[in-house]
Amino acid sequence: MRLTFAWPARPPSSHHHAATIVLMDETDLAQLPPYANIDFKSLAKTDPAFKTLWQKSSGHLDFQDPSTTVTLSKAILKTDFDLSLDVPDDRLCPPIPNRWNYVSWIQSLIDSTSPNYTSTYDPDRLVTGLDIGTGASAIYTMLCLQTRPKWTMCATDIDKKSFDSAIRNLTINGLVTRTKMLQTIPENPLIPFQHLGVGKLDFTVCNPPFFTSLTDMRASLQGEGKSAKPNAICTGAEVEMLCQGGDLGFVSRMVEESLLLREKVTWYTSMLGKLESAKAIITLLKSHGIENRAVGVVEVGTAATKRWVVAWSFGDLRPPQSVARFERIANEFLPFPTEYRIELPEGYDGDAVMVIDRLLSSLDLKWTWDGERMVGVGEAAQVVWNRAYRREHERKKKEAALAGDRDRDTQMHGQDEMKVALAFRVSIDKAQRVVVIEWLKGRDRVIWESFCGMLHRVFKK
Ligand SMILES: C[S@@+](CC[C@H](N)C(=O)[O-])C[C@H]1O[C@@H](n2cnc3c(N)ncnc32)[C@H](O)[C@@H]1O
Repeated sequence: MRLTFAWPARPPSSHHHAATIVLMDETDLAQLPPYANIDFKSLAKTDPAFKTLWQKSSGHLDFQDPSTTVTLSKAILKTDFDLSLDVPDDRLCPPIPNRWNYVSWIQSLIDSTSPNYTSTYDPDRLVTGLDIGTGASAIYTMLCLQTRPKWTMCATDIDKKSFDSAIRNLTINGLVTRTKMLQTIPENPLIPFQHLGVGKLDFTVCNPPFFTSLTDMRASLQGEGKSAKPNAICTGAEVEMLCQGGDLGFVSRMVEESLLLREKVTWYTSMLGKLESAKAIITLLKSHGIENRAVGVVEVGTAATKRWVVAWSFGDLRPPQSVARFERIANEFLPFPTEYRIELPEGYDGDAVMVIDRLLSSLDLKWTWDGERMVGVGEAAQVVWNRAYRREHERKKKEAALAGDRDRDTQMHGQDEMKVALAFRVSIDKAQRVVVIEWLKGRDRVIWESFCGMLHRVFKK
């Protein structure tokens, strides 16, 4: 039922054409692309309840009627994810495309920051997430678990009615055994490690209450300050929609907690209702010196409501630019680029592949090159490409050779326990005449920039 795809970075799966008629296999489900649109006509062909609604509406769905959202969400969940949904009338019924697009973004973030630098989905990787404020639908938990068989989740909520309903949804979908549920209280930490009984988390996912007061909420729902009125009715209860400080207050609390928890969570993420709130969170992160960040946007269709996602990490694995940087926001809010492209100069007739492989093999770093795919990955313990270091390295190599002492290999890459200051990927696109360098790991931006500069100079010559 997907018409087009928002991010061409991920190849469209066969699901693109077959979702509404063929049951998906595991691999398809694990890597569904985000929604760009909803194909109502196709959906009407596969879901009888939605078909009735669609026919009655003569192609103009009435989103002010709560039953429309419920029927649509149930139909999409069933058709695309083989999931059932049952939420009480007085609790939020989540729009699925928007929720899926956030989960899909998290998948890209997790997949692209794997400790073995694979940058693709690894079906064997064990991943644990925390869904903060899971709501009556447990929607994020369900989408994560249903699409990634090796993932497990923790899910919290303070509202008893939502909490019970979340358990019901997980149970009817056979996902409850892969979830640790915790009914919490507002005074507890948002990331309540003590009560969860887990040692580490790979990510958090959160759609916080957006508003500070009923007045604030009503104004926003009536479209104040927006060019168009929101086209869907909101069925949320006050506990779901309101909290002190709204989304900004909620996520600021997450930031404060993360300053103490640090690497106990690899990626802290949350949705934010307004760009202004996202910017305020980024400013807060910057003020604490947290510069391993990512910003995403969640939008479905051009006219629909936009939401922002901010992620941050105290770890040193760097997400690719396609995930980390949503270029349509001002430069000051974007994380530092993790990709550097070297256009081969006009008239360059050298063999870039050979030049790079030879150069990087000569340096004191770990370097593996896949000649067929023209991609290599390297790890360095420090700046090993400046003249002084190279000279010293050459001298030690000669000395070792003279002494004939093979065991006393002075090269860093002979040591297994090397502390990695920089990991990078270099790929060559011969057709486009470009060398692409990606920053995969490391805290020190100066080392990264120095490495890019060194390779750039090689080709400028
Ligand atoms: C906007 S709703 C989101 C529900 C669901 N995740 C979704 O996206 O549809 C926010 C949820 O956060 C819960 N909540 C509010 N404060 C919380 C807290 N301190 N800890 C955990 N959950 C909380 C609310 O009860 C509500 O279910």
